[in-house]
Amino acid sequence: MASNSCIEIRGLTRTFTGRAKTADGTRKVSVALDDVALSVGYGEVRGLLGPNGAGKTTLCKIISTILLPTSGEVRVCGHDVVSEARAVRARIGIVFGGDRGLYGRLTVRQNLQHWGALYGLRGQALNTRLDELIGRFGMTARQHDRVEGFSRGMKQRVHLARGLIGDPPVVLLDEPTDGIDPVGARDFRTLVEQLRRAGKTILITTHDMAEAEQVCDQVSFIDNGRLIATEPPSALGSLVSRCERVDAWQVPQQVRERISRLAGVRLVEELPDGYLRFHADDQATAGEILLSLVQAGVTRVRNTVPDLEEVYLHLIGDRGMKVH
Ligand SMILES: Nc1ncnc2c1ncn2[C@@H]1O[C@H](COP(=O)(O)OP(=O)(O)OP(=O)(O)O)[C@@H](O)[C@H]1O
Repeated sequence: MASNSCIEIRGLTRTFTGRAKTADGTRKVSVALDDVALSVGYGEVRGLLGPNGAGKTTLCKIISTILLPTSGEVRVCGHDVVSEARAVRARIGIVFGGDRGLYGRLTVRQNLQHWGALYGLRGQALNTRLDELIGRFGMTARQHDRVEGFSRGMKQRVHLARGLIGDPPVVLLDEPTDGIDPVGARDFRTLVEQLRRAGKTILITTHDMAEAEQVCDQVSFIDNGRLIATEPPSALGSLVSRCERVDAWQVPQQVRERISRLAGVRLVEELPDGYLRFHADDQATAGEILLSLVQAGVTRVRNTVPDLEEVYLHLIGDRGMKVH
């Protein structure tokens, strides 16, 4: 498979066979990934967005050689994840969220020493790298504390340091800000920018739409193991063909009722900022709404494009969505 992409995936399927037998004596097979094709360019920050159980973690595990594909082909920097797993591992740093992958009874420094050694770092080179990462993630004062007593945000810093220890060209971030506070989330976005400037290729899995919108060059949507769309965040609005909106300020009640009765008006919503939002089925209806508002003397009107959250809802439905 010749490719100029950093991560190249073709026809990837992964199934899991359950232990329990069904009534006819066969074992239940669940499809976690179903014929997935995905290309991520060198230096790109790609978001992988999907609800719980969509297949995001399974995909990350296959890319990072933790899990074997059932069928299909996955290459990282040109290397096959099955036949050239060592070469792939040397080029990838993986950051999981939560408690996965950390040794609670070891200190921050010991955890990182362990992972650094796995990347082939030894002696002074390892110590220098540890000092650098521990300082960078603000853990100097706590480097000799056991990880098990850490808050979620602190654990996340250890995860990030761990993922970057080998200075890999490819970084996989699986739910990196899950459960961390807004300051931690902001620091995370700064970190992604630094990594981007350093030329890293980054794949971020998340069900947090705001995060994906802010840091990614492109966002791929996955649901039920299938990749359903890939777009830059700015173009996602065009995916939603039936999503015209008109926002208006201080709309008299009778005007609101008249517009609500128009055939193409689907929904009228009160926004937190005091505007009233009219959802129309098409441009012609949006035009009619605008005309009615102007004729009624309502002048504070805005025509907005849907954000990532609405696109996500439109594509996937409201399963597993995290709303801010
Ligand atoms: N080891 C396993 N054995 C059986 N089924 C599994 C296993 N790992 C994952 N699955 C199934 O594969 C599907 C995809 O799971 P996966 O963890 O990849 O989703 P996800 O998008 O990462 O979800 P989440 O956002 O909840 O982490 C789910 O239906 C899950 O139950």
